[in-house]
Amino acid sequence: MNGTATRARFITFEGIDGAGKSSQIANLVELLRGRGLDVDQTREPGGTPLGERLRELLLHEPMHLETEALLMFAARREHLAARILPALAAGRWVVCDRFTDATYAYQVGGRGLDEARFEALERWVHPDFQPDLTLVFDLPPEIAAARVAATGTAPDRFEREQRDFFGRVRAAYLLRARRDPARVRVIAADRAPETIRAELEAIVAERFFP
Ligand SMILES: Nc1ncnc2c1ncn2[C@@H]1O[C@H](COP(=O)(O)OP(=O)(O)O)[C@@H](O)[C@H]1O
Ligand SMILES: Cc1cn([C@H]2C[C@H](O)[C@@H](COP(=O)(O)OP(=O)(O)O)O2)c(=O)[nH]c1=O
Repeated sequence: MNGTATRARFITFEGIDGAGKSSQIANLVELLRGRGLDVDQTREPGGTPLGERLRELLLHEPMHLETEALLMFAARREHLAARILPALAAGRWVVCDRFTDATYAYQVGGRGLDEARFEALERWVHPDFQPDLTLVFDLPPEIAAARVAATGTAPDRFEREQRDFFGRVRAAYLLRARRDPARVRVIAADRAPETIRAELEAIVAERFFP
């Protein structure tokens, strides 16, 4: 089937910091564009001018955990309205580095935000909308931490968290995947980049270009 005949899809990447999402996102975008598809690559928090300003605050400014959750969803509301939904409506595929599963994993799992509050925000901001496919990059926190440390860049507010925090974030991602297996695929991220790339391509081909 010709890929351009398929409706535009929303694909998200998730995982703890250092899971290796960035280069695999680039691979997927290249793969989709190679099929002649129009692709918008974006990220959360961020993706819009306002969202990028909120990102700066979220990554560097200490705040209450509910403030953090509200700002994540505020940035997401703007991102959906200004970028994600218009792109999909215009037939552009959207590949996004993190979305609502990250709020579940980091704010609920990592920080202990009340799950009912999370659900209320999710229902408010996108009641009938979820990614078509979510790829969770799964690996032990100690391996991810070593990768982040090796980059030599200054850690942000999240990257400075301890291993037990990332253990909880990882467990929350896996729980979310178990609850919605049709949407969320877990990829073992402690393998060679080429192996991961091949699996990613197989998942996307099977799902969208059978
Ligand atoms: N499969 C892999 N094996 C080993 N190192 C990796 C792998 N994938 C990425 N890395 C390295 O780990 C670091 C973090 O990767 P990155 O893609 O930035 O993670 P993320 O975007 O998930 O935080 C980078 O230095 C990257 O080169
Ligand atoms: C979208 C989102 C991100 N985050 C956190 C996870 C990351 O630590 C951070 C930024 O994500 P990310 O862009 O993956 O960071 P980097 O480019 O440094 O790899 O924001 C949340 O805590 N909740 C959310 O809802």
